[in-house]
Amino acid sequence: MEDTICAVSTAPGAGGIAVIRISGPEAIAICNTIFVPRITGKDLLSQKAYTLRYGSIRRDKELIDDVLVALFRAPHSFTGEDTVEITCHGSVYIQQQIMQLLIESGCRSALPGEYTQRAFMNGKMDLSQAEAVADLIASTSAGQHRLALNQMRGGFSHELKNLREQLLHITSLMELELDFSDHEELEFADRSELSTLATHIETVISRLANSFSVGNAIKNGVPVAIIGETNAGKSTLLNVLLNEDKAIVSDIHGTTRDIIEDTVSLGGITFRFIDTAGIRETHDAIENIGIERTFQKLDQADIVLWMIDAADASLQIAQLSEKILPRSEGKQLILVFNKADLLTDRQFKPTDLPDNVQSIFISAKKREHIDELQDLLIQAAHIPSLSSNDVIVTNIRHYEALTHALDSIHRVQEGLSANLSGDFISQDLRECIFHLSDIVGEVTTDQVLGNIFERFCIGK
Ligand SMILES: Nc1nc2c(c(=O)[nH]1)N(C=O)[C@@H](CNc1ccc(C(=O)N[C@@H](CCC(=O)O)C(=O)O)cc1)CN2
Ligand SMILES: Nc1nc2c(ncn2[C@@H]2O[C@H](COP(=O)(O)OP(=O)(O)OP(=O)(O)O)[C@@H](O)[C@H]2O)c(=O)[nH]1
Ligand SMILES: [K+]
Ligand SMILES: [Mg+2]
Repeated sequence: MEDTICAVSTAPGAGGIAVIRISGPEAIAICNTIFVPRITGKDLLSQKAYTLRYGSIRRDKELIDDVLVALFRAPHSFTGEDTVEITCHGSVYIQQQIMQLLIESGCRSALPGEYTQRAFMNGKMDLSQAEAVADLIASTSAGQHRLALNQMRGGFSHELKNLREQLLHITSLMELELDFSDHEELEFADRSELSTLATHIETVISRLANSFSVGNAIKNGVPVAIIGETNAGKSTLLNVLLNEDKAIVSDIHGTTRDIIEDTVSLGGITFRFIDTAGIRETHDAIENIGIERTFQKLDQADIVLWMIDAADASLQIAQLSEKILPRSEGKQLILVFNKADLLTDRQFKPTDLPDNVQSIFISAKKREHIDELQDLLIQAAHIPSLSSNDVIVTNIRHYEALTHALDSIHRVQEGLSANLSGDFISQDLRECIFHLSDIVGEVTTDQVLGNIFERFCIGK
């Protein structure tokens, strides 16, 4: 028999009310031993599912708190088990007392993610949905929220189910043909029909795999590298964009050496701003390591903010163009002419720059034209507007499984066009199905499951 588990599901030490969740076969019986109903006779054993009961929690005769108790009966609960929720006052002392009473009466403290893991084990949701629960809790922007909610409600699962059904259909045709391989004239699986189906499946899997770059940008933030010469004002700009004194600013060249990054949401899009070490010739070994990292971050970024001291613009552009322009191909490059407050003549216009490069004059220190820079960033982020039923992959585990599935389906396509024997093709089809099944948790190892759920918070 499963253990009956208990945990405080609300944030520790915060709020006027706290919820303690108890789930498992003994949940109702155990809670019944510590709960005293307001009206005698109205104990938990007789309580209907989806109702609240008012009463108190007592240790022997001593009153601990006035509480409300909600009851769910298996299988109609989040976990699929009998579940009781005790809503008490938010005092940490009260919560500890109730937890202690529950444990003395036969519960055990829940592990991180154990409720969601049980929901998965009891078939309430598949693994991709369970993973979305953690994403939903962590979401801080409209985009993250939308994707996590879609996935939790089974958007991705539905798409994968369709794919697997189609793959199973082809596989069974293929394997039926193998069973009758003595009769060479029998070809149950029409090869051209199979290859049309395989093309369709390939299209869907590629679309899903390709959606990861958007999904990742939404979930982890669009990476924006802030680069340029020392003292251009990169760290000043980072602090302005984050609205926080995150990086040290000083008039000493080479102040920033390590990468400093954080996310902020602008116009519903999460941006990950990355402040870097200023680029200059130096003999300082540590600073040079920092500058190497600057170029790594430049390579990883989707958007590059090249900070230039406007008073020294021609020289700085001449000095760094060769290093920055080739590395920024395929990215959005924005030249940010900073310290415009010190400029008397703003007519300076850079020439000889590629067409896709935009430019803007700002004063990071005086916070001038920051709104316009933010608008440029939102445009440059190129996040396609998503409709509510678009399935977007945000999880690297899913992305990897899709990449493997794509490899398998490519082998199927090659096998079909090379007229390979059915048993080779059906093996690749089986592999493709295996990788898709991994996403929903049907063939997933305990170790992978453990890794996923241990990252959840306690009480979820
Ligand atoms: N108090 C409380 N609030 C909560 C949760 C919770 O566990 N407790 N949740 C925890 O994540 C979320 C809600 N998730 C839930 C999901 C399913 C069921 C449930 O009872 N499902 C039944 C009945 C479905 C129906 O009536 O259609 C079932 O699946 O059979 C309850 C909560 C968010 N808010
Ligand atoms: N007048 C003026 N000064 C600025 C502006 N932005 C930054 N500064 C000053 O320029 C100096 C360098 O700023 P930082 O933000 O440290 O420059 P950085 O590019 O991060 O420099 P490193 O980390 O050394 O590469 C500081 O004294 C800032 O106060 C601006 O818009 N106007
Ligand atoms: K500096
Ligand atoms: Mg700096």
